[in-house]
Amino acid sequence: MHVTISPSRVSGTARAPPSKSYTHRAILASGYAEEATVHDALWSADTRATARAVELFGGTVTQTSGSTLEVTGFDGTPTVPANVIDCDNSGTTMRLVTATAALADGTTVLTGDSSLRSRPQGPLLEAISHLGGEAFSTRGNGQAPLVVTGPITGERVSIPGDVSSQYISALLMAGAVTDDGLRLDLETELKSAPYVDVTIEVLADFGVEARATDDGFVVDGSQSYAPQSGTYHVPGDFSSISYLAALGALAGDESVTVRGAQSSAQGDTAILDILKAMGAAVDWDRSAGAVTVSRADLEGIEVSVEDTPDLLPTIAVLGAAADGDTYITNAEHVRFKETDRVSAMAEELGKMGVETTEERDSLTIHGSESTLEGATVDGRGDHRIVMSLAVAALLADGPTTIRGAEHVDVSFPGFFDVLEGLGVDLERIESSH
Ligand SMILES: O=C(O)C1=C[C@@H](OP(=O)(O)O)[C@@H](O)[C@H](O)C1
Ligand SMILES: C=C(OP(=O)(O)O)C(=O)O
Repeated sequence: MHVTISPSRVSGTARAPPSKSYTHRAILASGYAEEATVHDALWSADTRATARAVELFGGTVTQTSGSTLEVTGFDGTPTVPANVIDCDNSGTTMRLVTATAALADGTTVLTGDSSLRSRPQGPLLEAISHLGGEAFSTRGNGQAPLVVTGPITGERVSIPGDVSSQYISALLMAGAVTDDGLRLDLETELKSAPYVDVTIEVLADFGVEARATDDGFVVDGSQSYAPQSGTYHVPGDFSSISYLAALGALAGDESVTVRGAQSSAQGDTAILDILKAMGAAVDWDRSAGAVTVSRADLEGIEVSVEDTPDLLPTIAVLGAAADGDTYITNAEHVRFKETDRVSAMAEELGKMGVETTEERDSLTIHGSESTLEGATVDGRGDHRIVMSLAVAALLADGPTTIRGAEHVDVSFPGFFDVLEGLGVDLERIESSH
């Protein structure tokens, strides 16, 4: 599907979708448990991939209403899957589930779409091999397809922290049901650190303790997963909120209010401070879980995305509309996502008349030297590129067509309906590719 968006003003209230990161963990933690009910779950392309994996390990995941999932788990002991696990486009699924596979007494094969088969898995495979399992990439390049044979037995392993925090989340989740637990020593500084906090928070809600140490993280073994009173509630997704908040700051007629903005460990709540630093008026009523953002003239700032890689596309669009330069630093790990998002944003915004300077670990957006022109842009098969370009399109001087817009299904299935509800003038064009 392509979507053509005409410049529009927006106002009103929208509901944020549930957090993708929390939903993945809640589904898998329920899989590690005997059973659990997950409320307010995100049912999207990526979280369905985690649900399929839980089923292949011997559990069941049943959607009993739009956002309620009843899960029967494999109770700490995954069976050897009867089929290849297709993680589709989801890095979180592949990393979390690779570590689950390392607990099974046999061999699991994991694959994904062409984007996922180009993303780095080597450090996790090496960790599993070091812990007494066998794990390799069929092409020997650290990328899926992956073949993992368990069970792991070791207790201590070192791992880099600057490629993906998901390796650490994965090993902590699996480590809790090993006999002796796992101690993870970081070989480098940790990027995307708040996502490990999200993992530790979900584990705690399932009665499992994991903690930071001076050198990394540790989880004791022989623990059991069970959420309090058998249920778990997923908070709203702040990465998704970032697009709606940006809409309010850039194209708000009066203001945009986003509901479902509960407090949680998500690092991407930083979008609110970033908007404020750029000059927007932002009000976050935490008890109501509502964020209100009003339109303002924005100023460029310097911002590190070390902890918040998924915000880079949103910040790049804010920078395109701001006065002065927006300097996005510590961005190297943003190149290892569904696409190389540093290059993708530079190139796609470039088609709309935005001037940028790209370096290995930074992206500078020259807002003052940029105009936003209507253009045909490519969503790059990447949900965040599509959603951020949709925000940019509202400010352009004519219609913008985003190709491959259906990829929003990965994290925000109703994205274009929500935009229409806020007043965006858009047209969906079905296409075969
Ligand atoms: O654990 C998670 O839920 C995620 C961790 C981050 O990835 P990295 O840790 O690979 O940077 C983030 O980019 C991704 O969207 C979700
Ligand atoms: C990178 C992302 O997810 P994943 O790593 O799960 O593919 C994302 O949602 O931006």
